[in-house]
Amino acid sequence: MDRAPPPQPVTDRTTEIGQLISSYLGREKNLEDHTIHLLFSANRWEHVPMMKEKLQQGITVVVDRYAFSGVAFTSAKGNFGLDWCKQPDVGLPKPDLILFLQLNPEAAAERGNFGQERYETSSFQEKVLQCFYCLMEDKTLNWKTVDASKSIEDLHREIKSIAKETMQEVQNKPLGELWK
Ligand SMILES: Nc1ncnc2c1ncn2[C@@H]1O[C@H](COP(=O)(O)OP(=O)(O)OP(=O)(O)O)[C@@H](O)[C@H]1O
Ligand SMILES: Cc1cn([C@H]2C[C@H](O)[C@@H](COP(=O)(O)O)O2)c(=O)[nH]c1=O
Ligand SMILES: [Mg+2]
Repeated sequence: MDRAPPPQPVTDRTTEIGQLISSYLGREKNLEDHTIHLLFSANRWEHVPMMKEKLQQGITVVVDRYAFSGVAFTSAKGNFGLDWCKQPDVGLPKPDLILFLQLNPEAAAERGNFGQERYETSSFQEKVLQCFYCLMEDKTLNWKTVDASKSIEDLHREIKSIAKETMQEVQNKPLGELWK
């Protein structure tokens, strides 16, 4: 049977740090820009022991967003350099594959729930997109872009195929550290 392991989310809004992040995104709380950046990173680090344990057990860890969103969203604010943004996440488990689901900000805005949270404006999303393009210039990372305007079923098929191929390629490769 073809049984995929459950995805392991990383912006976990259930921890104490995650709850602070969630109230910031929901505009119930204002936090200074450096502070929220560091909280997002802390929310990743608090999951590293669990991620490493799973990886050591041979389980594939699928993360919805990661340090790249951290860098792209903070640097899109305009007053932060990419290098400063990366520093708190240096040393996190390095992904074998980074799938970028590309959808233009106008099409994204038409999808469910868009506009309710902080950052969900088309103008800010456009700036975030440009920051993602800068991050994709780093050829030490395995970025792959998929067209997210396809149907959910077609996207699922494509992502599954790329993921399977990557899992084959990296099965004997040691775990790396991000941006080191
Ligand atoms: N390929 C697709 N085609 C059509 N609708 C989609 C597709 N993928 C997701 N959706 C719908 O778009 C909405 C938002 O999707 P999703 O929950 O994945 O985004 P999100 O995680 O909220 O976005 P973001 O991470 O950018 O904040 C949901 O209603 C979902 O069902
Ligand atoms: C990981 C991460 C995320 N963000 C932003 C990106 C989104 O606007 C939200 C998370 O929303 P999701 O629908 O739950 O994915 O937060 C960020 O600014 N910094 C980060 O590190
Ligand atoms: Mg999402």
